[in-house]
Amino acid sequence: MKSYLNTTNYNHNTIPTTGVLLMNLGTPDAPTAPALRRYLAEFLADPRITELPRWLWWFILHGIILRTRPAKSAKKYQQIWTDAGSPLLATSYIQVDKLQAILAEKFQSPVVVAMGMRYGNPSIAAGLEQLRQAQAQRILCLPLYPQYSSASTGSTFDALGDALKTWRWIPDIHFITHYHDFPPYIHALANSIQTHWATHGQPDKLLFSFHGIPKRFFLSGDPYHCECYKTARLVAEQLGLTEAQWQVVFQSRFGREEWLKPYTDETLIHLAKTGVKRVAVICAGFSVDCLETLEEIDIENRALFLQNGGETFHYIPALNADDLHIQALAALVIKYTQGFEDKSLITLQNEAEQRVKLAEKRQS
Ligand SMILES: C=CC1=C(C)c2cc3[nH]c(cc4nc(cc5[nH]c(cc1n2)c(C)c5CCC(=O)O)C(CCC(=O)O)=C4C)c(C)c3C=C
Ligand SMILES: [Fe+2]
Ligand SMILES: [Fe+2]
Repeated sequence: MKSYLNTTNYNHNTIPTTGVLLMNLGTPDAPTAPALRRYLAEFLADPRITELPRWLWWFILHGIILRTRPAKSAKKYQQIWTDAGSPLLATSYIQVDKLQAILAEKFQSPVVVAMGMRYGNPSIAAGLEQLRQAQAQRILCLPLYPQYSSASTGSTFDALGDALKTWRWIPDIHFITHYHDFPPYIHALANSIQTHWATHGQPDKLLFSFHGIPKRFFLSGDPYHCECYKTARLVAEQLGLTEAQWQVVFQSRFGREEWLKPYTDETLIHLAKTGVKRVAVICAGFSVDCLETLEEIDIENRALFLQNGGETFHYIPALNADDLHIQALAALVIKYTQGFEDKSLITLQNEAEQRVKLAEKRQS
């Protein structure tokens, strides 16, 4: 017999609680080969990430990739690991706390913010469970991917659906698929760049580096490429940059097939070799700093630029838990929770009262 997660203690007379579930990619539990093997096995088994026939991919993943990659990746993670653990996770918790504080001030009714990671811990199911325990009957799901991709946002939706399959009472759910052009987000990015330049000076070229996806996904209709360009263009416009002063590039490719181009590493080498001396890189698609920004961009790609003739390389940090970023996320939450209605709950409450009255009538 199938059993579901029940809500037996629900009090109809309480003011409805709004749950906000922040979601991100996830990270290994430790910077070690065994932890990386567990994490990568879950991550790379996701059909949204690799679309090869399952049997073929299973042999490649378990027969080749998981034998070599965990140890190599663990070494990279060791370079960015902090006392608070993985930067991605540690910063995500700060985002949760700060967003909770702002929303508690702005909401008239109770609001609870939780975090769930697509791969690893805490899982999306664990984040949802926290909200279920808080009796949140309306949940806003916010994947922290400003630009939609099937591989990131789409996959997060799958995990959400899988977790909710086990619930008896499905709450009101809103899911934000993207916020790549949301003005407060664009403003936070532009402000972060300006603040950085006020201290470190303006570069010859600003690179907007986004995580890549296979070109095949783009040709199949994934809107990611277009949304990355729109984010970059809006920020560049706000900064008043000319076309020659900025460029969009794509990083973090995986495997042998072609990914979105131009590639970040190749572009940096080309720029250095053609006389561009000062560059700054911002990874506007990453809500928090992680392996792909701190190691790949700020360590590996910095070295490539400097080794090939470049003179100054600046990595502009992700928005992380900056005040303007959290304010932008709060504005998003407020925008998308306006549609929640109390009606269904009020109806239930009235219904319960009606049933009591009916029972009393029958007895008399
Ligand atoms: C086929 C492989 C991959 C696709 C497609 C992909 C898309 C994608 N990823 C992010 C965000 C992040 N990816 C991160 C790490 C990471 N990504 C891949 C592969 C694909 N990503 C791998 C194998 C890894 C693990 C690290 C490694 O072994 O190299 C991270 C960092 C996580 C951390 O712990 O710091 C993020 C964030 C997006 C947004 C995206 C599609 C748009
Ligand atoms: Fe990735
Ligand atoms: Fe990488």
